[in-house]
Amino acid sequence: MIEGPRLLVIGRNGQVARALAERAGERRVPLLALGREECDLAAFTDLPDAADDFEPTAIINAAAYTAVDKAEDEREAAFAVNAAGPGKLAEAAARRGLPLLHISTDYVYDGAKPAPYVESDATAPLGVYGASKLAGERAVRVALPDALIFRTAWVYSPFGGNFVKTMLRLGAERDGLKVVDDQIGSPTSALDIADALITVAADLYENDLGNRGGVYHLAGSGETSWCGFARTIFEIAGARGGPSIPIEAIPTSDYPTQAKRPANSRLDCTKLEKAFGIRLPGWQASLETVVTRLLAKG
Ligand SMILES: NC(=O)C1=CN([C@@H]2O[C@H](COP(=O)(O)OP(=O)(O)OC[C@H]3O[C@@H](n4cnc5c(N)ncnc54)[C@H](OP(=O)(O)O)[C@@H]3O)[C@@H](O)[C@H]2O)C=CC1
Ligand SMILES: Cc1cn([C@H]2C[C@H](O)[C@@H](COP(=O)(O)OP(=O)(O)O[C@H]3O[C@@H](C)C(=O)[C@@H](O)[C@H]3O)O2)c(=O)[nH]c1=O
Ligand SMILES: [Mg+2]
Repeated sequence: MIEGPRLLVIGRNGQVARALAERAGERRVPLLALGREECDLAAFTDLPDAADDFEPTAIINAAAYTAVDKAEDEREAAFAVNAAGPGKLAEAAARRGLPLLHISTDYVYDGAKPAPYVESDATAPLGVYGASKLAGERAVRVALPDALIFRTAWVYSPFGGNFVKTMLRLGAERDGLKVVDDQIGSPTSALDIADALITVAADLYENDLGNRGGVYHLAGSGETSWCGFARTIFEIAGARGGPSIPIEAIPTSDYPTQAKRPANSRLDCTKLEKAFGIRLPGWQASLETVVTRLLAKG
């Protein structure tokens, strides 16, 4: 067997799961992804035998209930997948002595801080999705105090559903769009998340975790608003023969949604850089890669 990290991924069709499969393939890192049929987080008791047969060196949880508005009406489902399931998964990892890399969100914060968030800032989720993800962080840490929890934000990719794909679709259908300009954050490519998580798993294979367990921010470098994000998507798309439509900046009050979202989602990622030497690229550079791929797919 080739020496090196071997990744067991919970989730198979989601953005981060598919990005992990692609990047691990390119980096020649063996990876086994478990879909909902083999591993339903909402009814988790233990990992299937296939997971143990694979002999992973680390587990990555890339599955979650991510429908932010729907979660307001489906509190139980959101908590089952995002909180109870990850807690049970962390117990399974602890029984096997395996590191767990778990993904969380900027929506654990209320967004009232007038500066980028650091990991030690107080959490205060505005909605059910954020509350369920925060409960998941806690359940994971109770079962496995050394777990690594990565709070990311505004995830997009060539895969699954995301804001970039929504904008390109609407751009082909409409003459213009209104997008909120008073929610700011850091768009993050799932491909960059995947690369970072694989690098962390490789680090843990080579080196002791030491005192590096805990919560980390993992988001694209730089910041923008959803409106700025949308405008940049269409600048890139337009320059490559794709759709380009004008975006009108609006306040959140003009775009009512079921769940409240944080006005400030900026995440200071210094802690990750110090502990693991990882810093994600500027969000515009990664966005170009993804928009270019999406336009090529048609
Ligand atoms: N998307 C975003 O903007 C952000 C995401 N995050 C976090 O990043 C992580 C990855 O998100 P992302 O890849 O975007 O999510 P996606 O919504 O793209 O994918 C989520 C995956 O979870 C799977 N899933 C849902 N319910 C269950 C279940 N009961 N058992 C097993 N699998 C299940 C889904 O399976 P199926 O395909 O069968 O439905 C899907 O493949 C999550 O932890 C999320 O909370 C954090 C910040 C921003
Ligand atoms: C489609 C659209 C959205 N918006 C606004 C609504 C919202 O405030 C913002 C983004 O829309 P979305 O539906 O993509 O937002 P949302 O699903 O809340 O995205 C979040 O998903 C979860 C899973 C996370 O963890 C977060 O980090 C974040 O990425 O843009 C407009 O203003 N105009 C539009 O035409
Ligand atoms: Mg969404």
